[in-house]
Amino acid sequence: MKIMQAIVFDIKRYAVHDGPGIRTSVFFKGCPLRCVWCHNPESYKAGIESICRNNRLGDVEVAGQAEIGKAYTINQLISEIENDQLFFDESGGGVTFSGGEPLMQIDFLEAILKACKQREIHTALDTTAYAPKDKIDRIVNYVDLFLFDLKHMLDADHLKSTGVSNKLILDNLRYLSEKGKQIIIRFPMIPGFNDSKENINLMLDFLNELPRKPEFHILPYHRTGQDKFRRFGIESTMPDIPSLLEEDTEWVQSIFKESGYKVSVGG
Ligand SMILES: C[S@@+](CC[C@H](N)C(=O)[O-])C[C@H]1O[C@@H](n2cnc3c(N)ncnc32)[C@H](O)[C@@H]1O
Ligand code: SF4
Repeated sequence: MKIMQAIVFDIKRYAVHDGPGIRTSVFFKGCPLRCVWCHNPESYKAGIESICRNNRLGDVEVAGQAEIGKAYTINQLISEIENDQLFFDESGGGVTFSGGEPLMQIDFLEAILKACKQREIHTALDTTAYAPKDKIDRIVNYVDLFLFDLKHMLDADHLKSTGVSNKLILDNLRYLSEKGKQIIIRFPMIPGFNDSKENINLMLDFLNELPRKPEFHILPYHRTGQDKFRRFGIESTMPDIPSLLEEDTEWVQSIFKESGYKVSVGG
């Protein structure tokens, strides 16, 4: 029998912005979207990649080979996660599965979530939710918290800036809320793409209709992933505009706070 494996491109320990407490964040490789502002271009392709990587040594650019992604079995990944159990227990933390899009590796995701719940580890899923409902159904009972991205409410603009329609995403958001799941909405605020008053109001109207009020987190546009494009030899699509400051998001914060949302900035 073939042993199930996931392709993971990073594991970050002591994360504090990906859900409650101190967390271990596991980043799955592969994403069906191509957000122009994405800071994780190494997540795009599903398999392990061998790339020609450019490194700078002083003033000299040196080319070398590097691998993006590593295969993990369930046992290997669960033992990585269990190493941090003490931090989870003391801080009320747990594990966050992110990416890329973890739902792309649904068989493994379902199995690792089950393994975490058997060990009573708190689980969060950082997702685009761009997946058919049957995939959502397979994992929904093993996810304690959804970190759910809302990138654009207008379908044509969503398609233009991410490569996919938002219809499935919005349907899944409504579905999860109807199921009473705990949800944090993450709004990557990208100047010139989704920060119009119209989009903010549409987002508010949509969220107001949900049966369970989610928290609302604003992720201000940043360019920290910019150097990865050069290092991994991928053509950059990141907008050539300055990163946003927290104060630039204040007007959006006010709109949501006035409507009774718990709002935070930066995760
Ligand atoms: C890399 S993604 C992983 C989860 C999933 N792929 C998604 O986008 O929903 C983690 C978070 O970072 C956000 N993000 C990506 N690029 C960003 C950027 N340049 N500035 C601010 N937030 C960004 C995403 O919107 C998402 O909420
Ligand atoms: S969905 Fe997330 S990982 Fe995928 S391209 Fe968009 S920001 Fe990047």
